Amino acid sequence: MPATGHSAVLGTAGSGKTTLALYRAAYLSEASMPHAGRTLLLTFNKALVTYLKYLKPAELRNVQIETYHTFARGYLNARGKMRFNCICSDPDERKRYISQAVKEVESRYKPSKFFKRPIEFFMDEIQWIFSHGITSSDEYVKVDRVGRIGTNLSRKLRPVMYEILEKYVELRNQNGNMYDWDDLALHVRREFENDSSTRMYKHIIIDEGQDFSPEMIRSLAAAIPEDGSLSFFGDVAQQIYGQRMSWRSSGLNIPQQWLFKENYRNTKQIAQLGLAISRMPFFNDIKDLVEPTSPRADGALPTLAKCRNETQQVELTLKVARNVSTTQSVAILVKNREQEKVFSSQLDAGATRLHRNLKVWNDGPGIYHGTYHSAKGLEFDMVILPFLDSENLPDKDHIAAQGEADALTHDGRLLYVAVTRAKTSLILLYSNQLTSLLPVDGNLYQEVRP
Ligand SMILES: Nc1ncnc2c1ncn2[C@@H]1O[C@H](COP(=O)(O)OP(=O)(O)OP(=O)(O)O)[C@@H](O)[C@H]1O
Repeated sequence: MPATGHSAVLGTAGSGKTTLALYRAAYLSEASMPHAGRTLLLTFNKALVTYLKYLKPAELRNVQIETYHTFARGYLNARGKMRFNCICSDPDERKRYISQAVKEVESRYKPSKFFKRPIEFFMDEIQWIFSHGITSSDEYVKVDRVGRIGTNLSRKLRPVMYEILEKYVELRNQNGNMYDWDDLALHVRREFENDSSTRMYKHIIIDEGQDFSPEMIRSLAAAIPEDGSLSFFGDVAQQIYGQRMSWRSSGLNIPQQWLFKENYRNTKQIAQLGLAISRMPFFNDIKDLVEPTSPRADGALPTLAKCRNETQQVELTLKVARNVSTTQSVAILVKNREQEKVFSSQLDAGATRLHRNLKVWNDGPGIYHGTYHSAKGLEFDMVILPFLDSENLPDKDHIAAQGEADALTHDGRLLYVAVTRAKTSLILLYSNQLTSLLPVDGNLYQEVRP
């Protein structure tokens, strides 16, 4: 891969993207090379940063590893544009501002069903507009609004939606919140475009790039010097943040792209289940999906356990995890915090919770627990996924806000991420009816009734 310009690596799960991103950082920052320069390796979630720092050899002094948001805050701060507490980081607070904005704009119009949509709809739409770097009502009216599946917004209503966005920004600013997590990138890009000083990093590498919004990627393209490089590593099947944004709309100039098809992580049987999920109808039409070639390592079929009830699911999960964790790494992964608490309250202090404040990575045997989101980019010998019931997945609140098709696509990818974290063993549990996110093909599982 060239040491200047933009490059992209698209790969399937477990194909070595993170590993190669780290090697690339070593290569680009190597002092004896003509292209050498300070290198920034960015990813989306904090647990992965901790893991990457654990993998990073001490000699890589010229490589900085952090999340996009840490970088964005640091840069705006260096430019005098970041005050204490000026990011609206509390989702409830953001929700309140947006609810108020909807009400205020509604009062200017005749009664309309549009204003009665769930608040999540408005929150998502504002996120989408920011993520695409749209800064005017005209631009928003003209843009091709891809991504929303079930609940389309007509062009006629877009100026009203944009008014809500402007009102939200006004309310937020009045309270001293100049940014939220979604429009931070827009401000970073603008700042870089007006910044003629020498760039801090010559090379930027993005891992888990499918979750970076187009505007984040654009801001990073503006952050490197002309003789620098921007490398994108991603797997579109694992996109779990944002709303099916395409990194391609960030306008990177990619003369050549590399495809990683070899899966080095999962056994053949686990990879087959991952592949079967990615071939389900809700994965249709994903551009840039890289299908894996089957891995060589053989293992057991994933276990599909039909329990009597949730209590049995929890007991079995804990029992297996405790037994296996004496010699292997075991992750218990669930949909949300609430479900996570069911397990964290029963696990001892030796278990590692996967979350944003995880400071140290302890490799080796033990129990890890967290949400699907928190396990992004990580891997474990065994993964246990309880609560795979149809009333839990796809998520009922998501269906209410965004429609069933959208919920299936969203949660289908989450499950794909969770399944592909397992190196050798995978245990799936449910008690009533199995979620429609999993393929029904009996050859993919060994089914048990504990
Ligand atoms: N060329 C290789 N040969 C053998 N093993 C490899 C190779 N590249 C990566 N691996 C191993 O395969 C596993 C998956 O690698 P890695 O985490 O980099 O994949 P990834 O593409 O980032 O996965 P994901 O997107 O699913 O998080 C790791 O255990 C890594 O050490």
